[in-house]
Amino acid sequence: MVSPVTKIDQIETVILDIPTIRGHVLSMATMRVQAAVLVRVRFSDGSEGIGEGTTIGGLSYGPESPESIRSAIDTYIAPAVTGRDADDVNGAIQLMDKLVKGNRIARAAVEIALWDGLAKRLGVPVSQLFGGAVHDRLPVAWTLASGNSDTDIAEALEMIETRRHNIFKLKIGKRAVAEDVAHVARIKRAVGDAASVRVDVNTAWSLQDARWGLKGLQDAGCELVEQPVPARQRRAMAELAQGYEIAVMADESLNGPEDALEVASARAADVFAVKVAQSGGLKRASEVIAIGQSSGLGLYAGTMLETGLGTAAALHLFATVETLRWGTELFGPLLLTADILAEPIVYRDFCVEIPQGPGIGATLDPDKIDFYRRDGGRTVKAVAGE
Ligand SMILES: O=C(O)C[C@H]1C=CC(=O)O1
Ligand SMILES: [Mn+2]
Repeated sequence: MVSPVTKIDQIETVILDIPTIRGHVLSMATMRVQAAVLVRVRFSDGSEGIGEGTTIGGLSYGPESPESIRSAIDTYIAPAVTGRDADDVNGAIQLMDKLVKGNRIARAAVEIALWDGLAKRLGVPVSQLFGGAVHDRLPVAWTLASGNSDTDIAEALEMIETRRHNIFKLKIGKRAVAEDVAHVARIKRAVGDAASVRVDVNTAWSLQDARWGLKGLQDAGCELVEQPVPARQRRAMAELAQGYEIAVMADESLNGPEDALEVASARAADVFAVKVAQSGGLKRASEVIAIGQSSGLGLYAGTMLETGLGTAAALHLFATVETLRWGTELFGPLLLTADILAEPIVYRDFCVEIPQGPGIGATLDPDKIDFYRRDGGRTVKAVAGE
C-alpha cells in the first residue's frame, strides 16, 4: 500500500517577551526585553516542527518587527502553505518567495520549522539535510554592550577567566567617534592578546565619521568593524573595505543571496555576517555562504539574538561550513534571563556545541512558553539596569 503523503496541517505563531540579563546598548536602541516569534507547524502524521523569527529593537534595526513577522505568517504564509506536502520544503520556500516579498524573517521562521519537521520524520539532524556537519563545536563571540567601559571590561575579564568567550564584539556608534575609539582602545588594552576585539556600528556613521573611526580602531588593535555606514551605501563600504587594513564586515547590507552577490562584486566588504533570519532562512543563508566563499570573503555566523531555538537552527547550518574564518556570535540564549529549551545549548571552552538532532535538536520547555507568551496576560518587567 502506498503510504499517504504527510501534509502541513496547521501553523501557530506566538510572541514571547523574554527580559535580557542587562540593558544591551546598541547605536539605535537599548534592549531590555527580546521579543521572539515562535512558530509551531503541525503535520498530518502527528509530527511537529518548530522555528523562530526574531529581530532586534522593534523596528529600529530593520524593516520587520515581531508583530509584522507574526502577522505576515498568520495572514499570508500560513494560508498559502497549509495543505501542502510536508516533505516538499523547497516547494514551500519557492512559494513563499513568490507570494511574500521582503519579510525575510517571517519566511525564515516557517522554513526552519519545515526543515525541523522533515529532519525529525527522517530521524536525522537538520545539518544532514545540508550535507552533514563537519564541526561539533564552533568558536563563539560575546557582545560587550552594557553602555559602560568599566562594566564591559569586568564582563570581558570574567568571560576569559571562565573560558566562555575570548572574542568580543563591542557595540559602538551611539557616542562621538573619538569617545567610541577611546572606549574600544581601553577594552583592548585590558584584554590584551587574550582576546580578539571587534566592533559593530550598526550603520550609525557617515563615511567621514567612518574614515576617522577605522583609522583609530585599527591603531587600537581592533580587528574588524561591522556595518559602519548605512546598509545601502555600498560605495562607502567599498571605499572603507579597500582603504584600511582592519576588516570590514557587511551585516545590514546583506539581505539574502542577491545582496550577497552585489556586495561581493562591488568588493563592499571583506567579511559576510551571515544571518539565517536576514537571509530568509537556512537555504537562502546557505546560498549567501556559497557566494561569500566563492568570492574569497571571510565568513562569520551572525545572530539576531534569537533564543535557543533559532540559535540551534543556525548551528545546524553553520556546522556544515568548511571555514568560518571569524567564528560565530551565536550566543543569543546567554543574553536572556530564561532559556526556553528543555535542554539548553552548551557553551564551554570558548565554543558553542552543535545540538544533536533529530531535527534542530531543540525541545521547548512548555512552562517557559506559557510564562513568556505575550498573550498570556502577564506583564514582563525588564530587569533593572542601564
Ligand atoms: O549584529 C547585530 O547587529 C545584532 C546583534 C548581534 C550581536 C549583538 O549583540 O547584537
Ligand atoms: Mn551587526
